[in-house]
Amino acid sequence: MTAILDPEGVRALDARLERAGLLDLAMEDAGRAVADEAGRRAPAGPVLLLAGGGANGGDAFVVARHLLTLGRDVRVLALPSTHPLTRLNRRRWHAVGGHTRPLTPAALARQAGGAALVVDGLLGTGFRPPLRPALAGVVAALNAARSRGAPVLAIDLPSGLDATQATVPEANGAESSVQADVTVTFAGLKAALLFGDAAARSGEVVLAPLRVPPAWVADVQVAEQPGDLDLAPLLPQRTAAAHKGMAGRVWVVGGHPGTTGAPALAGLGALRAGAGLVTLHSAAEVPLVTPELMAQRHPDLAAFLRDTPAARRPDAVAMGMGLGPDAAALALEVLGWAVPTVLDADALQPELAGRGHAACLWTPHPGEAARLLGTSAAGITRDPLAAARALQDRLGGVVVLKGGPSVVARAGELSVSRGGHPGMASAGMGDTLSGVLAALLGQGLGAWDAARLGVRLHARAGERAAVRFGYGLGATDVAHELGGAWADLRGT
Ligand SMILES: NC(=O)C1=CN([C@@H]2O[C@H](COP(=O)(O)OP(=O)(O)OC[C@H]3O[C@@H](n4cnc5c(N)ncnc54)[C@H](O)[C@@H]3O)[C@@H](O)[C@H]2O)[C@@H](O)CC1
Ligand SMILES: Nc1ncnc2c1ncn2[C@@H]1O[C@H](COP(=O)(O)OP(=O)(O)O)[C@@H](O)[C@H]1O
Repeated sequence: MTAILDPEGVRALDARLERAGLLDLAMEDAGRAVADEAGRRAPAGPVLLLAGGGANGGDAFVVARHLLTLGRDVRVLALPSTHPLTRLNRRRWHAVGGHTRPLTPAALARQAGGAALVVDGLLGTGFRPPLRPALAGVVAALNAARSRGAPVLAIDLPSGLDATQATVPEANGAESSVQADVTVTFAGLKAALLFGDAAARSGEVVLAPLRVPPAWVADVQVAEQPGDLDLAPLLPQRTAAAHKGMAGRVWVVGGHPGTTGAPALAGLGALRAGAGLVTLHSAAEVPLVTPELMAQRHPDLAAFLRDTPAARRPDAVAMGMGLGPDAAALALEVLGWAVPTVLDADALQPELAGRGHAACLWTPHPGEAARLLGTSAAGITRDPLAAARALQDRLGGVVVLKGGPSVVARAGELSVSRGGHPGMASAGMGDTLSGVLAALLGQGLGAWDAARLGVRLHARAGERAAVRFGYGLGATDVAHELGGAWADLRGT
C-alpha cells in the first residue's frame, strides 16, 4: 500500500521526525536515495545540482556530498537559505571540499551545457504558487537546458508544481514549472505526481521510502494507492461445487432508443467479471453482443421495476447506461430495493443525492461529477482527491471518480487506482466498468472492495488489450481481457 501525502501531511511528518530527533536523518535518507537514482541515470559525467532556500535545497546539498564522495564531478548552484538543515548540509558539502556558486539563469545556462544530469532541488512541497518572478527565470533556464539535451531529475516534486493540484500553475505566460525526466519522491506520492498535466511534468516517478515506522506515514496520508498484492485477496473464490446461482445474479438496467449499446457493454463486463447470470432490462431493443446475456425489453420499464417482487430481485444491479431522461425516477425505484447497485451515466443525477444506501456505488466521470456538484469539469480534474471527497459527502455510499487514474471514495477514506492505458479514453469504457463492479457486488464483495478491485481489474484488462489495440482500444476488447487481468492479480 502506498501513501499519498499533501503538504500538510508532510509538515506533520516533519514535526514528528523533529520531535524524535530524526529530521536530519530523514534528509540524509532522502538525499542518498536521490544520489543513488542520479548514479543510475547518469553513471558518468558532471552532475549539476540546483538548491533552493528550503528543505528541498537541503536535500540537494546531501545529494551533492554523496556524489562527490563517489568521485563524481559535482557542481552546485544555490539560492541563499535560512533553513537550519539546509545550512547544515551546505556546511557539510563545503567540509568535503565542495563549492557553491550563486544560482542565476545565466550561471545555470553555462553550467548545464556539459552536464550529464541536472538535479532540481529548488522547490518541493513547501512551494505555494504563484512562482516569484526571480525564480521564474531560473525555471525557464532549466527547461531550456533540458531542451538542449540535459536530462532533469526533480527532488520530491518538479519545482513550481503545487503538490495537491493536477494542473500546472499559470504565471503570466512565463515558464512556471520544471519539466522533469524523473522525480524521486519521499515517504509517499503527491497528487501532482499522479494526475493530469502536473503528472506529465514529473516524468517517471520513483518512490523513496523514509526509514520511519509505516504508521507515521499512514497517520498523515490523505489517500492510499493499493498494489496488486493488496487487492489479490479480494478476488472472489469458488469451489468446484459452484453453480451459477451462487455466482451472482446481475441486472443491467439501461438503454433507450439510440443508446442501446451501453447496457450491452455493461452486460459483457459483468459476464467477463464472473457474474453467474446477467439479464439486461431495457425499454429498447438491446443488441445481442453475446448469446450468454439475456435481454428483456419492457415497453413500460418503470412498471416492470415497480412490480418486481422482492423474491425476484437480483443480487446486484448496474443502471444508468444509455437509460435516457427517465433515469432518475427509475433509479429511485431500484434504490428502494436496497440491493447493491452501481449508478452510472444517466442515473447520476443531483436529485438522487441522499437517496442512496451504503451498498450504492456511484461512478461519475469528470463531466458527470461536475453535474452532480454544480461545478465545472475543469474544477473536478484540477483536484480529483477533493472532488471525490465532495462527491462522496453529497452522495453517500462509495464513489468512483473515473479517470486515469480513478479515485475511489468512502466516508473518510480515499483510494487511488494505478495502471490503465490512455487508449481507454474511448466511448463505452465506463459501461464495461459498471458491469464489472456489479458482478463483484453480486459475488458478495462490499461496495468499497468491489470498487477498488473492479477499477484495478478494468485498468489491468485495458493494459493487456492495449498491447494489441493501442489507442484503437474498444470497450469489448477490454471486457475480453478481464479473465487475463483476473489471472494476473491472482498470480501476484
Ligand atoms: N518528511 C518529508 O517528506 C521530508 C521532506 N524533505 C524535503 O522537504 C521539502 C519541503 O521543504 P520545505 O517545507 O522547506 O519547502 P520547500 O523547500 O519545498 O520550499 C520552501 C522554499 O520555497 C520558497 N518559496 C515558497 N513559495 C515560493 C514562491 N511562490 N515563489 C518562489 N519561492 C517560493 C520559500 O521561500 C522557501 O525557500 C520536500 O519537498 C522534500 O524535498 C526531505 O528533506 C526529507 C523529509
Ligand atoms: N487515460 C486513461 N488512463 C486510464 N484509464 C482511463 C483513461 N481514460 C479513461 N480511462 C478509464 O476508462 C473509463 C471511461 O469511462 P467513461 O468516461 O464513463 O466512458 P463511457 O461514458 O464512454 O462509458 C473509466 O473507467 C476511466 O477510468
